Amino acid sequence: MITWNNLDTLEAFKNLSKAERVNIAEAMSGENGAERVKTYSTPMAEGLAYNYAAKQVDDKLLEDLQKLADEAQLTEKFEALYNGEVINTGEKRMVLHHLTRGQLGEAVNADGTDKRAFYKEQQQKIADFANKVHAGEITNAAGEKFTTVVQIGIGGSDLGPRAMYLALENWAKKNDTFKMEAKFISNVDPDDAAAVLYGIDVAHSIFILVSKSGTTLETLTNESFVKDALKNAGLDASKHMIAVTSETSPLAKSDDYLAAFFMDDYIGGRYSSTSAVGGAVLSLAFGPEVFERFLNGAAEEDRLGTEKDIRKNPAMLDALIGVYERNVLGYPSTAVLPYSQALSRFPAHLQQLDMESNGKCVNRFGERLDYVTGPVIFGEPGTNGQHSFYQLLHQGTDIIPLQFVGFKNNQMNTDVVIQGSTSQQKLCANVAAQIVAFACGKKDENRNKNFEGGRPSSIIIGEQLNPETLGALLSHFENKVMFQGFVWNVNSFDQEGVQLGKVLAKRVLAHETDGALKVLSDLMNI
Ligand SMILES: O=P(O)(O)OC[C@H]1O[C@H](O)[C@H](O)[C@@H](O)[C@@H]1O
Repeated sequence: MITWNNLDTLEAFKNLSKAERVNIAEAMSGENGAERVKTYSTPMAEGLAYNYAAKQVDDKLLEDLQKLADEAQLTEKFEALYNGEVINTGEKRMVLHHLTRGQLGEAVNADGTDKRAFYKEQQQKIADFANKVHAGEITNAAGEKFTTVVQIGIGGSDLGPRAMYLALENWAKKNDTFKMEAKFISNVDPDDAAAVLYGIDVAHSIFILVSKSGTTLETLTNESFVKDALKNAGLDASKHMIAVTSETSPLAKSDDYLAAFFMDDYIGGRYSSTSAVGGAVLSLAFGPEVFERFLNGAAEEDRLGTEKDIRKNPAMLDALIGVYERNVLGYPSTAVLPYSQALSRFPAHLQQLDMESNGKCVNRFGERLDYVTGPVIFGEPGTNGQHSFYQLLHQGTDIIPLQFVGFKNNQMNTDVVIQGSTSQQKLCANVAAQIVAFACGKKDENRNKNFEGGRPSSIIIGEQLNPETLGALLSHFENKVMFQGFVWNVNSFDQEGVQLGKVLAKRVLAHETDGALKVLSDLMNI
């Protein structure tokens, strides 16, 4: 029997608040530190590992976190979710993104079909379509092959797929699976669409219109923008466009598209990278086999999410440490710092995933919460971030927990030895150095040069960023956010907070404004 309780009513949380604080600077120094780095590590899927040695935890605190996980019924709630319970209470929907990559529990039936079979069917249809495009069986009107794919979408219909594409682009080139270049148009700023259209050969481009709802203003505007460009080039837009949407959306039955592929209301936009939303662009860009490998990595990581023991469940452990940092230690934000250029847009994707899911001040029953929930997420790839905002991370007045991601090997296998070390070694040396610098600090008489240390971090380490490890990484964060939502007792699967701005913008465009909105509209020349 599952009960949904606020965090501050749980006995385990009250105990956690009383727990003695761990001094990371001490814990990470000398032999103790060496031992912690070896033991405070939990295997993830696909050879990844979640290392939390530099977090403010010890064995006693881990026991307390386990009690919190048990009392909050985290694995039971996950089980209810993947078995098809209506977890998204705000929108009265099931939450089924895990089914796009595997079957963790019972069959889930809805809309007269088995949902795992439905997602597989869509994946297969996309695979068949992509194979035909690659083989030149589906071509432009002149019978020539498409060379470029352009995704038109915003929010979850852009950020995840774009981050995943960039993560695998160079890997695919190196491994001879690169099929088509992908571009993305998201912003309603006309310069976004114009710049993409300017840089491509439209006659050999296929456009994927991605919108779950089929009603998003930015996406529909950009669709018209692209159709105009195709028309101006003397091309038939319907021969250059496919759609990814839900079967109930206005786009689903349109003749304007060469083909349509479907997801459904049980997959939130920010959780849709493993559905047709990510599947179409990634299968066209890299081939369906690469997309399948990405799904397998996510499925393997999902299975670890069912473990009750937090030391065997990296997403749950990461989630609980995050809750401790937020609700007991009072840290306001979290930086995501991938030491991998290919993950350049991964922090932007996690921003939506985390902040749109858990940026809530009412619980799943609509009651005001008396504790803080989701942190502010930001990040940049290292080492670039080091030369930018790390000053504040090292010596600022706020303590900001850090989530590093690093790989032992690069993707391109191209490297140079400069001053006795390769660039990859320099990259890896920097992430190791940062973890210790943040944790241990450095005493200096000159206060300006003093590093207090005590700044917590964790790192996910892997051999190489490839389709499987990327899938595992994505699943880790999706499940972390889900577990935190369970602990905070919020509904992580709706996003009412984005509606008000949309309504007011419509009013501005219809010139139905007064007061401050009217003056602002005039100032912006609308
Ligand atoms: O895929 P769509 O229905 O076009 O939605 C695109 C995005 O817009 C909305 O405003 C939400 O904030 C996002 O969660 C969603 O991913």
